[in-house]
Amino acid sequence: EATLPYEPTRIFKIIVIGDSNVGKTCLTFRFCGGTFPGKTEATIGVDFREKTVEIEGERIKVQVWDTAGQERFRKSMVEHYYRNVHAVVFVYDVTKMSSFTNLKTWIEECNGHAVPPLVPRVLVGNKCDLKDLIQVPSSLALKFADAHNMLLFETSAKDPQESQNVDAIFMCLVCRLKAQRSLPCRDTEGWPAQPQPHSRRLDEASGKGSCPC
Ligand SMILES: Nc1nc2c(ncn2[C@@H]2O[C@H](COP(=O)(O)OP(=O)(O)OP(=O)(O)O)[C@@H](O)[C@H]2O)c(=O)[nH]1
Ligand SMILES: [Mg+2]
Repeated sequence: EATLPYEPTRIFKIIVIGDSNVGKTCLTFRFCGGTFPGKTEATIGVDFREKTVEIEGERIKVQVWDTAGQERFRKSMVEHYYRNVHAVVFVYDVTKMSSFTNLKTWIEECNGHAVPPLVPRVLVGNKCDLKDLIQVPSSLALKFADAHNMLLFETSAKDPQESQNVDAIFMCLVCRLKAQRSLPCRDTEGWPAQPQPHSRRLDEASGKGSCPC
């Protein structure tokens, strides 16, 4: 199928959700800008970042919604976050157990906004560079991810060596969305009807440049 020169670029809206301070802004910055921001302030409402990626000859605009973790900075925006969302990234901090146990609240909020089951979701444990401070064991996170049918990524927005792993989070979702949406007449039943991938952990050795799904 020939690509027309002026074919519009598709846009996928991906929201990043989780407690304040887990590193949502840093992760989205790493993916869209390629660097770790020196200093961040708590996000108010939402910050938009975007990156155009090319997959199998198609240019896709990934619109990342970096949402606020603090209740007071997000309450007026929540409806906007979930409207027409294509994929959801849930983030916790591997050095803070409460950010992991709160995931169930974030998942409930997402479910409460009627996000269709075909909308892919992934789980991200961030700040893995703080090796001596880890509170959330991988085994526990993996169990949780499995129970919720999500892939698990453990990564660091800070460590440059982990940047491919950060990219893999978003590229994995784009690959899934692209596959889902290229199947005609499957949009309403495609995702749940597909075989569900097993949750697994991506380490530095895997997922290089290719679709990790
Ligand atoms: N060591 C380490 N620190 C990180 C990492 N990611 C983020 N941080 C730090 O964690 C703090 C919070 O990061 P943010 O990205 O602003 O957190 P957030 O989730 O966007 O917070 P809200 O906007 O309030 O919801 C900052 O001091 C970051 O420098 C990481 O991978 N490793
Ligand atoms: Mg933020």
